[in-house]
Amino acid sequence: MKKSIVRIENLSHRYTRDWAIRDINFEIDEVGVLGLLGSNGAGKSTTMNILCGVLNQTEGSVYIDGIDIREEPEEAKKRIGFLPQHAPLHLELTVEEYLTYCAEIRNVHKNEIKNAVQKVMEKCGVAHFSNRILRNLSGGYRQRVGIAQAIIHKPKLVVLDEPTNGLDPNQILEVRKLIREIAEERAVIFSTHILSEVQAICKEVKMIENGKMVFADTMDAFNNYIMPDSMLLSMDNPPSTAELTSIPGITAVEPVSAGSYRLRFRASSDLSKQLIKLSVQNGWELKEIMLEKSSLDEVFAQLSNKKSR
Ligand SMILES: Nc1ncnc2c1ncn2[C@@H]1O[C@H](COP(=O)(O)OP(=O)(O)OP(=O)(O)O)[C@@H](O)[C@H]1O
Repeated sequence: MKKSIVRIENLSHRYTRDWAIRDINFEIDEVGVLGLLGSNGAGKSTTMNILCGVLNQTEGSVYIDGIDIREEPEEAKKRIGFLPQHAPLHLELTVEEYLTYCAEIRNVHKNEIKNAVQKVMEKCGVAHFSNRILRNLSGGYRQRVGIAQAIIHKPKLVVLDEPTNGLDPNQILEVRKLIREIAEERAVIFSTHILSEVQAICKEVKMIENGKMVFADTMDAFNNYIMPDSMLLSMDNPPSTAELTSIPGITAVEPVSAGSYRLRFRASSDLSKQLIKLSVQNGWELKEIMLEKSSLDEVFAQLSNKKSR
């Protein structure tokens, strides 16, 4: 049976009157990347800050490696590395100085600090910048240093709050690769409001909307959820609506304009090939087939109206 490094039970928090998160429950496996997806203001940072012991929850419990973070915060925090949304970098220090400082405050043994800093700089691809002042690093490299400080004490759990925010496309790819590597030997949870981000990195996804968990399953299940279930079909010599409706797999046919229809179909059916064949056989003179995917906004909206699984 898989072991969990994090268990969150009935977690709720309110800053003022309204609930920022409400009744969140989940567990995280010991190894691998979990994506926490949600639009702006959904409650991702609130959840992560509580998970890392930075914020005290209003209700509910968080266990890290079986330890209640509220009852034994020091013990629990030893097992966590955290990169908050705004990385806590000391911009006047060099990369090496900063990571040495982080190793000290994370209680890395005095004799091991030099080695730990060197290793983490290599792992995060910043060793060649060891003497560079943080202020003079690009956003992508600063973020690597932010990730380095989160893993310097070899935590079992690494929490990254929107780690690719504000990076350019190349930097994003590099940081994603780094996250995948880090997750080979520990649990990583990272938040984002960008769907492609979780699709690129994660096997598991949890989605929060309006402070509630609206989806918790594998990435494959999520992808199935957003699979196209409609297509636009344009023909010069179209058949009747009744003929289209009678094709197995098609659930509805809506005329869009002359010769164009929107076909709704069951997600499992492979309809395109079949329609091309039928068009040739029956002389429909097919001009265009276009699959329509739900936009992420639609998925958010659909899931927001669903209850947590
Ligand atoms: N310090 C605070 N005081 C009052 N309300 C807050 C505070 N921090 C967050 N909130 C509110 O709590 C809700 C959840 O915010 P949170 O920052 O957790 O969302 P998020 O998913 O991380 O969004 P983003 O991606 O924009 O950071 C929002 O309605 C937000 O306005």
